Amino acid sequence: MDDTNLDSIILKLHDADAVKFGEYKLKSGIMTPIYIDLRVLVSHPALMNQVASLMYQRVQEEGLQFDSVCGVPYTALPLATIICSRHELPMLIRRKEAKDYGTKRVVEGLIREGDLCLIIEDTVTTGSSILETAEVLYKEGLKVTDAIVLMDREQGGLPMLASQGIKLHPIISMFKLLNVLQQSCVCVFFFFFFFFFNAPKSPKLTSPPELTSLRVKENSTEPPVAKKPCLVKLSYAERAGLPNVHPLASKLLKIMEDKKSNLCVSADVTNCEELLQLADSVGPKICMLKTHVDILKDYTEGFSQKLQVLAEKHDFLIFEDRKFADIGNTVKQQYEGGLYQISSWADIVNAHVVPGPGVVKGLSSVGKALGRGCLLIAEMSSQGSLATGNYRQAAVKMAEEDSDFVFGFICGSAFSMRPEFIHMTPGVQLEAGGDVLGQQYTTPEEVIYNKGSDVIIVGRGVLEAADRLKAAELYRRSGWDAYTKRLSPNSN
Ligand SMILES: O=c1ccn([C@@H]2O[C@H](COP(=O)(O)O)[C@@H](O)[C@H]2O)c(=O)[nH]1
Repeated sequence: MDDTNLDSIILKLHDADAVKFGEYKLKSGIMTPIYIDLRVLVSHPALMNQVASLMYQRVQEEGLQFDSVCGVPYTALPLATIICSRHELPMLIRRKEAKDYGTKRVVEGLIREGDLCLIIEDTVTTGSSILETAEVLYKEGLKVTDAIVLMDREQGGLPMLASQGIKLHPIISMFKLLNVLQQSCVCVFFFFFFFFFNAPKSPKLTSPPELTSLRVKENSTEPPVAKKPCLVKLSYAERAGLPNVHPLASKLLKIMEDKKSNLCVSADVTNCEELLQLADSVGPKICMLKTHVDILKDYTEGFSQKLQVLAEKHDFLIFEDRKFADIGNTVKQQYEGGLYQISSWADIVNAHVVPGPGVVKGLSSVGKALGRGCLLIAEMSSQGSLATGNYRQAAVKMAEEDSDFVFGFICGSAFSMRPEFIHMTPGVQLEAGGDVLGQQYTTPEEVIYNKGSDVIIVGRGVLEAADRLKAAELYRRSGWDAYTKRLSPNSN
């Protein structure tokens, strides 16, 4: 299926008000912040035709064989009608209430015992409506093995129907819908994901979700960038407890909350003793220490062991900023072998996405079993960086595909809608500016509060200060204040 076509239909559904945000009760009793109302399609015939085409396209792609088609009443009835009329397929109509006069039939149309009927549905939550229709058809002697649905809310419908012998073929998942809307809209809060994916079966939504859906005008030349309101509204502690969070991300988020620090110091010094002294001194102020092990002129295995002891003592994670960027087989060897044996001591490494998913697979084949994690470089702080636009999207896709190993991004601002991913930003100093080699600096307030990132990575801001410990404390406080401001109910 053509993704652009699907994306454009999702946006049209949104414009037609078929995607509603608020507090709604579903047929199942589940409260939801997102309601899909495809009844509105009858007022948008062109869109209705497009949706019907999309559904039929899916029927063909799946090579489904059937003798008749039945739409689940009522919303899917016109869709089934369009499909059947266009492709001259026999249709059945299921009555919701049996007539108490005349034929008293509950299913209209030609029924032949043993015929296979394809079900068409507009939206699936638990799958109970499809099952009800299937049961009526079974009683008429028909068979049902497949159902095509436009929107799958991903709340258990697919496995439930599969357990009853019905294969569901969803066209748009809730995740896809929100992803497309997020890319097109100014903001769909991470918050939503928290409610939607982490409390899907909760019968009661305790607090209404916030949403700022300020759609960028169709012809606007402005990129759909998150404005100030689009910030992570969940605390680090809440995110640490999310069900899908990577264990290392959870550990980091807990450290951040406990130490009130979203500061990672970049220990870009060239001898081991200085690095260890730095780690011991700023250790209480940081959540993470970043290294470039290949700039150390006197590296020994003993050094990495001592660094691990300090990480334990001060409760911080070690991030080796190795920026792997080769084929899977090579990065695997670079990660576990060579002089540095990075996988044996670094909790976290990072990788460029330019080689494609193989780079993550190679690293993961070593690091996953060791409980390590990886960050993907979605953007860079250097002037003229080519990591822009679709590049960032490619990083998101790769991260989502290997989220048992990848748990975040190196980036300039938050963009992933999944609160379990952590965004980390280098190029941070107390004053915006840059260096002569193209580094660009942004302030902690800008990075954490305005851009929604989670961790500030600071090198020379600390290293070149007369008092490194004092500087680290300044950055810690600045980053933490920006975070608490972002969480405050008055912040927009
Ligand atoms: O886009 C990126 C990716 C990584 N870095 C690294 O962060 C530190 C920044 O050091 P400063 O002294 O604060 O400029 C450094 O180790 C880089 O390799 C980055 O700057 N930008």
